[in-house]
Amino acid sequence: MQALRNVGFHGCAPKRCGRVVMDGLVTSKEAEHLVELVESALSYGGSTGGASILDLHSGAMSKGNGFVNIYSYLKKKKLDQIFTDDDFLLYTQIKNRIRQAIATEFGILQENLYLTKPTFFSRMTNATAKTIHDEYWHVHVDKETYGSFFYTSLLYLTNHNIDYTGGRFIFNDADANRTVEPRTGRVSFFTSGSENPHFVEKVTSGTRYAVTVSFTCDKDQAIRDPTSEAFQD
Ligand SMILES: O=C(O)CCC(=O)C(=O)O
Ligand SMILES: [Fe+2]
Repeated sequence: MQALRNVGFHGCAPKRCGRVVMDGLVTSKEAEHLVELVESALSYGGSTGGASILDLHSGAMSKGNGFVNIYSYLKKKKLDQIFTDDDFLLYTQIKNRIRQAIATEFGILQENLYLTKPTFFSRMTNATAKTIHDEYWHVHVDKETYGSFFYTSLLYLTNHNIDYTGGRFIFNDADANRTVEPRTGRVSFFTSGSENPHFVEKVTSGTRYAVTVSFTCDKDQAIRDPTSEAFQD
């Protein structure tokens, strides 16, 4: 593991390698609430192809073959904003639980872990890809793809083999592929460097919902928790 890349970020380098899968951090009810939130947003957009995202922080939401800002989109259409303070609060509470779990598992201080961008909801289906953004099945390293990530966490909102088929998460190790089976409320987290290349298997039927919640040790890359201020001027 390349823990050394975290040198300079005191108290944030992992004390040990690890990939952790946890059940019980997030309840099914909370996961359902988040599915409703993302579904209500994507009812105003959604990708034409198989992968849609919603980023509560930047407002970025897939629409057609591109992206819009959901906050300004709703405002322009003179529609009510759809997220409540409770939605934002739930998101932040869950983020804090995951951050605590990462800190404990990797032997670091949670004060040194900051939410970073992008952090987003995803919806994946077997619709034919229309743009590169729909192609979620490519092997990648999050730190290379997203820059600021030190720790990646994934919260699954629906169940593999119940709500959809395919769509498992796969670590692409040199000697073998290692699989995480998405289940409602399950959280998986790992360091974001080249020790953890991964991809999502193609969804073959149904709809897969997940949230990518990313953390950095670099205070300069920290983002604030999303609030309803996002849709005020
Ligand atoms: O949804 C998943 O299981 C993985 C998503 C992913 O690899 C990412 O957002 O970088
Ligand atoms: Fe990833």
